[in-house]
Amino acid sequence: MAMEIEASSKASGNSNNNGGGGGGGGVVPALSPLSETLWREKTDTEFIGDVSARLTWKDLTVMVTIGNGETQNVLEGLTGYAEPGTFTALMGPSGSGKSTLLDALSGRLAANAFLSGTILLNGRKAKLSFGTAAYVTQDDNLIGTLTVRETILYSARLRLPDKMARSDKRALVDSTIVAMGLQDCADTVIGNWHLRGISGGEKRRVSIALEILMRPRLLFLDEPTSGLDSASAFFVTQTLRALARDGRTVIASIHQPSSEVFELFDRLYLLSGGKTVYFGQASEAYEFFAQAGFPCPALRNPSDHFLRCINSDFDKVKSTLKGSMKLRFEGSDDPLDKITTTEAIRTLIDYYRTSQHSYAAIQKVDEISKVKGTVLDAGGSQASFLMQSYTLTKRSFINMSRDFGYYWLRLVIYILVTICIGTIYLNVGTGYNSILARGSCASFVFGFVTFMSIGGFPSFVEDMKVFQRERLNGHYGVTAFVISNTLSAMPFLILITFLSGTICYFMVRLHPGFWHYLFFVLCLYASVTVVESLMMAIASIVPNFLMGIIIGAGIQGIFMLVSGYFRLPHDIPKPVWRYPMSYISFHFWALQGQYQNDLVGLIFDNQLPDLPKIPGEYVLENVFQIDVNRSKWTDLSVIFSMIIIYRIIFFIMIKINEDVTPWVRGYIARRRMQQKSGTQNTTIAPDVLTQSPSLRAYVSTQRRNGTSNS
Ligand SMILES: Nc1ncnc2c1ncn2[C@@H]1O[C@H](COP(=O)(O)OP(=O)(O)OP(=O)(O)O)[C@@H](O)[C@H]1O
Repeated sequence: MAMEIEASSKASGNSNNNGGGGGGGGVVPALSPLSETLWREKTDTEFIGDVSARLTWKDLTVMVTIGNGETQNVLEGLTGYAEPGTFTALMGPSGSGKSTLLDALSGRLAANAFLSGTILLNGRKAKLSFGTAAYVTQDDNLIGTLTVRETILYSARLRLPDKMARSDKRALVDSTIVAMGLQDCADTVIGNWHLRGISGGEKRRVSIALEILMRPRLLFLDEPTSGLDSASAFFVTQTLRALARDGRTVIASIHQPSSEVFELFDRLYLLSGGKTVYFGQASEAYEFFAQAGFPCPALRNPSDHFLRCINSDFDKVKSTLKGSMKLRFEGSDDPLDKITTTEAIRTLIDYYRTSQHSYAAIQKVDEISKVKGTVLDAGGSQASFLMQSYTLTKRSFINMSRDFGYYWLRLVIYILVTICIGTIYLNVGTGYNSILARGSCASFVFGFVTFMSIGGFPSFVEDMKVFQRERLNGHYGVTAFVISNTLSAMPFLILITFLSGTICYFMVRLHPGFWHYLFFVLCLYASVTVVESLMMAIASIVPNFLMGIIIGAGIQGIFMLVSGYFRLPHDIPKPVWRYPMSYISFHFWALQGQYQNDLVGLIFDNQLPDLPKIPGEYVLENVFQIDVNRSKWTDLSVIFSMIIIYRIIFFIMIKINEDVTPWVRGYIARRRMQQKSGTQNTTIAPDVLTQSPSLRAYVSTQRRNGTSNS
């Protein structure tokens, strides 16, 4: 199957004919006309010779620091290469270092990991930072409410150049859908907790489709077949092989392949305990094991046999066996049952080191390294900032409108709760008792009703997961995300707060007049948006929905306490609680504003009919201790500025997580290591690679946190 697909003949015609960039207009070897246009737009580089990705790694060692400066070699002296047109499979038992090797090759090592050795892309030390090569992670972080076609289309709009015609983008998306065999489910939604969607295998293929959209020359995949049934795994692997056949370099870690899947591998890299057990043609591995003294028994799947030979956990299993089970092992003809797996691994590693396969690999690595080719930056985005922000806003708006749990459910609950408030405080009036009733009503609305907005946190955490994946692959920046999230949520928040605010205002009969009404609903809108922004800031620090909700609830509980209702403003203890806490609390500003909005100009009955009436201004100053010299509109603008402040905090926290945290972790790890060894360490941080946040570290944190709410 020819996998390099053109958007349309028009697009290819354009690109091919006027490809008069640096390369002199000729067709670049191994690049289709469409890819060439994309690259030329982006890189502004001279295309010299072949631009396919030839990746080599020599004496690659990765050391990690654990705990108090102890170090551990996760990979040791690995040498290998990956060529265009081939599909290289990394195999090995759990913990053998497959993902670490992928991370090292793609420049995504964790901050506490140090690398030595040489990694060259087309003979050059490539700076593989955000999105240079496409990387498909184990987790499918997709937006559940979008269809397959929409998912890929939005991704295309986020990354393809603005200049490219919409029809061309659409055609490119369609061709990618065909390439990944997703035609049958193209218009089916991905699925989430309440929407039945596509299967696990299809989700995997969508994740891969998103990464091949920009036609990368180099593709890394971390366990693309895990969790799939044998048919889906076969289909995914076959697609990867077809992508490779089209001139791409594909490297994937594969867990436990079936024999059909194994047959699709071109090269096999077998790892055990971070060392090479075998690197060579996948088809020759069978013979290699036989020559090393571990022939594959009849009726055993070769890949199972290889993994059986190099998985030292089998020793632990064997030692737990008793009685007849143990006898059965000892009586068998399999050489593996006679010796421990640890011994087998040692034999295989030694055998490989002196084998023809190892010499051939070293020779080939030297040969490839000498050829200097063009290094193309594969991932990233070529769309303008405006286009990214517009596309993200639209995508996010569609997601919010289709996900019942995002805002619709909240709208229903808000209306129900405000009807309850309305009936309890119905026509509150201006009697003596209504003074306190108005106070408690405002306190409840701006305390509890706004508090309910933390219910949107789980949906937001899901959004964050998609953001992290796209961000790490260089699809767009943090600013575009913050802007889009703010804009897309705005209509929903306006709808919720204006509807429920109106119900409450008219049922309770708060201070009559359009401006009083407007102030009340605007204040409610601003307060709910502050809660959303606060929760966003929390999500950037704690991406776990349960912990996030608990922390958010705790913070709001404290804010409520110092709002000036539960304890009057002048009575709040001054250190800490009054200054600064009450001024940080948005509840405080909301109540200050709303009390003025409601009471100024009203005249209340006194306790006894013959006593003089009480003016609202008197109540404000002497009962609620409100600062009447400050305009209620000033109070409102403070709440609006809090929205901006929290969004800025959110932005800064993401930046800190991306840039500062890995640097600090790396620094601490290095210091500890130096203190432990007492000398300058010989293993150096990579100068060939930029240490960028590890996708795997992110994914595993997500998994550990169990953030999914689906
Ligand atoms: N940044 C790190 N800090 C500490 N230990 C690490 C780090 N990265 C990897 N390791 C350790 O290195 C070993 C290899 O991990 P790696 O995830 O690469 O293995 P794997 O073969 O991909 O395993 P699996 O198939 O289970 O995903 C593991 O024991 C892991 O705990």
